[in-house]
Amino acid sequence: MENDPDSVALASQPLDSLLAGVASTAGGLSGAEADARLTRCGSNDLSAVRRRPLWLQFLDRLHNPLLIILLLASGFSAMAGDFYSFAIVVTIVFVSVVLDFVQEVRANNTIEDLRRSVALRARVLRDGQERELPVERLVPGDVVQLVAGDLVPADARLIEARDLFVNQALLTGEPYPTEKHVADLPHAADPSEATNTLFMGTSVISGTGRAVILRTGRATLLGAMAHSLKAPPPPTDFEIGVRHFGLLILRVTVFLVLFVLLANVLFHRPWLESLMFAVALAVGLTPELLPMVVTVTLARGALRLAERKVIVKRLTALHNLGAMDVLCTDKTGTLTEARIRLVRHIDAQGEDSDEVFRLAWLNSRFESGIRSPLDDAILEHGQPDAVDWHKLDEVPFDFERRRVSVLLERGGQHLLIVKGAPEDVLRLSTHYEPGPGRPSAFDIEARARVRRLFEQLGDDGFRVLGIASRVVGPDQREARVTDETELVFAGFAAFLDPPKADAAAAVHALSKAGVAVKILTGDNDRVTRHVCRDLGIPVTGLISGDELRAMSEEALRLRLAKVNVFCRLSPPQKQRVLLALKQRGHAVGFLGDGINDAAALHAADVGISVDGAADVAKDAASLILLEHDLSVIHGGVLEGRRTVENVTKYILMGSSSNFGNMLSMAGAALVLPFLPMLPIQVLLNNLLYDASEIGIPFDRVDPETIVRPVRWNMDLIRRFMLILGPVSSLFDFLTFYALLTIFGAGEALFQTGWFVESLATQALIIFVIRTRRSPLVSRPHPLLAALSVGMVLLAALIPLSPLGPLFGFVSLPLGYFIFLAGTVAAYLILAESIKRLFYRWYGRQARRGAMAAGRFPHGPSSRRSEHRAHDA
Ligand SMILES: Nc1ncnc2c1ncn2[C@@H]1O[C@H](COP(=O)(O)OP(=O)(O)OP(=O)(O)O)[C@@H](O)[C@H]1O
Ligand SMILES: [Mg+2]
Repeated sequence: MENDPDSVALASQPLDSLLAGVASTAGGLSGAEADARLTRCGSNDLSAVRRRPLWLQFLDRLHNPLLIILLLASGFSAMAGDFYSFAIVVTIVFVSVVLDFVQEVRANNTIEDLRRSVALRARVLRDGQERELPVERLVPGDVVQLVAGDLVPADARLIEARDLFVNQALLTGEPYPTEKHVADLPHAADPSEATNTLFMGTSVISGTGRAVILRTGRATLLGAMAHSLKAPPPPTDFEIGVRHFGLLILRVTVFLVLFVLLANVLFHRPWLESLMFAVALAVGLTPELLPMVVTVTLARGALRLAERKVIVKRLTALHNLGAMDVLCTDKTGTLTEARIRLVRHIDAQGEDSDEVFRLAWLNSRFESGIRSPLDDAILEHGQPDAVDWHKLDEVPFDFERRRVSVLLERGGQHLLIVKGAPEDVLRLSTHYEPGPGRPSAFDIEARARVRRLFEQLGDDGFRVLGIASRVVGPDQREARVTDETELVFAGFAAFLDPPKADAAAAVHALSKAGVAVKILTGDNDRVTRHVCRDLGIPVTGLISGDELRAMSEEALRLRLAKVNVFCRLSPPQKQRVLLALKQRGHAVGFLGDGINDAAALHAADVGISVDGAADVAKDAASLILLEHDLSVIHGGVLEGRRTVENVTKYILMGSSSNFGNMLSMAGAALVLPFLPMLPIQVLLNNLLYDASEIGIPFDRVDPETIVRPVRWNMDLIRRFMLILGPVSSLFDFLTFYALLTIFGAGEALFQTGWFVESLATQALIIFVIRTRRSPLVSRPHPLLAALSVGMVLLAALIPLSPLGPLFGFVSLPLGYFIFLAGTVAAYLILAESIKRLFYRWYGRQARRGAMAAGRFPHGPSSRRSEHRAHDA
């Protein structure tokens, strides 16, 4: 019965028979047995389309229709006697596929290793001992230990539970936590009735539990629903851009191939050779290296980030990081040290009070929710005289109520102790204690006095919790939210959390880099203002959760630009602010570590969390910081921008010079009495060109291009291609003319001459395209420079080498090389001048467009600018 799909049926069977069914006990499995099961059942991972073996992945590459046509066509020509060119075609195809494949596999392995280093872990009983293992390695029969903050790692039946509350919204849509018990429920029919069963992907809100795993991976309920639930995130600007680019090239390719074929048929040329020529052109045009270049560039960025202690879980996050212009962050741990100390415990009169500490301590001691640093601070403060209390029940903490209650018993007395956000605790209190044991009713004046006390504490920078209690009847053994009323107010616990020394510098660096930092916190305005003052961050506007609730979307959107502090936000409100920012056309990052941050992390363009965060937060994030530190994000932002810049270089290269070249070839095929290049020469040309570009992911980026957020800019690429493409064709035609008239070239000389010229212009133009500066000032990465120059030299040498005749090359006259040097130099100089004019013109265009849209863009992407235009 291991891993059969009807997960809900688990709830209705007796526990003993379930344990027998997975051949396990409450003590768990042995390591050896677990390993055997892992091989049998597969890893506990929803995406587990089991990794295909490498050789199959390699064959996938050959699945490209162009390659197939090419191989078939050259197969035919081999039958017609041209065995050489068949062998050459096969070799070239093989070499280029291997080149591509090896790099991409290596890049993917890097990424996979990084991802694994921050994988979620579960506490599992193996060989009778508790171990921490990656959740992917869990198998049916494993016994896991769960505490608040954990994600349930697989479908499991409870063996033990204490005040265990689970959020199952993902599966059932119920927003409120469900309590789970150990029980046999013969009639449970759906997940919301299955209160003895835990389901993968749900999260533990409070309490603890121990459970035996019954289903893993795709066999879980979530696995069965996975297609509908885990819909892939919407594509980023970057992905859309890359896809558009692919489509654009595809269209051009189809057109070109048909055109060349038609022309050749009209001119009664040999059809097989024409077909091969056309397909070789198509191969040359397709940006077959694009996926590889994107992956390798991203992987390289991810590696460099890992050196800075930032792990990239989802690669697309990297270019979103480069585009990010607003970063929202929580307060604790980011702006403050998260080294919280309890400093004062005072009663309603403002006097130090041991009773207040005793109540706070009891509440913290017995509450079983996610470990909060506030509770830790209370428990570390000392040990009050508070023996003999037993816990009866708890109303767990949640971020909407912002408080937690425990129901305790001592010597027949039942006491409910409430601790939480002071405003609310105060509101729920009807009495206070002017002296020990003498509760008196709150009048307006007393209430106002206590309020002022609390506000003063906030102004002094204290984080404050309100403490209250209520004696309940001796027969009440359960606590409910409705019991949190008519409380006797005890006093305040006041905490200090020192601001982080380097946070101010980090915020400053980010805003200098064009990333506005906004604070989204669940804490109150006074404390938050105080932190901002300490750090020297000016508060330009503040909205509280209560104001936000009353605010329309429009009103919010209008105020977003100015407001940089949002406080007393509930988790859905954090998400709302984030979505509103996205609507305004911003690329938004969110940094947070609590379960209260998970929704916002999901909604963000870049969700950032820390290694020690709650599982749900970590799971929702696409970047994980190994150190909770704002300053590493600045480095990450620059890395993301660098990545987008380098991919753009590759695309600019492919779409302008390469495109121009292929155009020239098609044109030449029309007017010449022979093919301008033999199909195998086209392929070789393409291979060398590809090899010259391998260095692009490693290339340096001019510092001025990454001082602002970099957005994917398809518009720029398209215009650049339309302008620079024809320029390269111009020089091609000049070469044709020279070859035919000055050098009196026949077929072989023409093809050889053009082969060298074509590669030289295509490969060397990288020095112009890779920078907006002068190529003499901006230095390329040595690898890129060496490969580009090296491939051109190789192209010039091949015709002279023994390989030359195999490809149908002849040796070139010295005069041609002199002509070539002049032509290439002229091309580069002209291209450089046009580039400068282009960027100057384009910069003006962009500024004008931005002015019309009412806002200065960091890099105009047509789609986003439209958004802005609508907003304005
Ligand atoms: N352990 C606790 N017991 C009682 N109340 C709590 C506890 N933890 C938090 N609260 C209340 O809930 C509020 C919101 O929690 P918290 O400040 O952790 O939110 P947050 O959005 O994560 O804040 P931050 O931005 O500082 O990380 C707190 O201001 C406090 O009033
Ligand atoms: Mg927090």
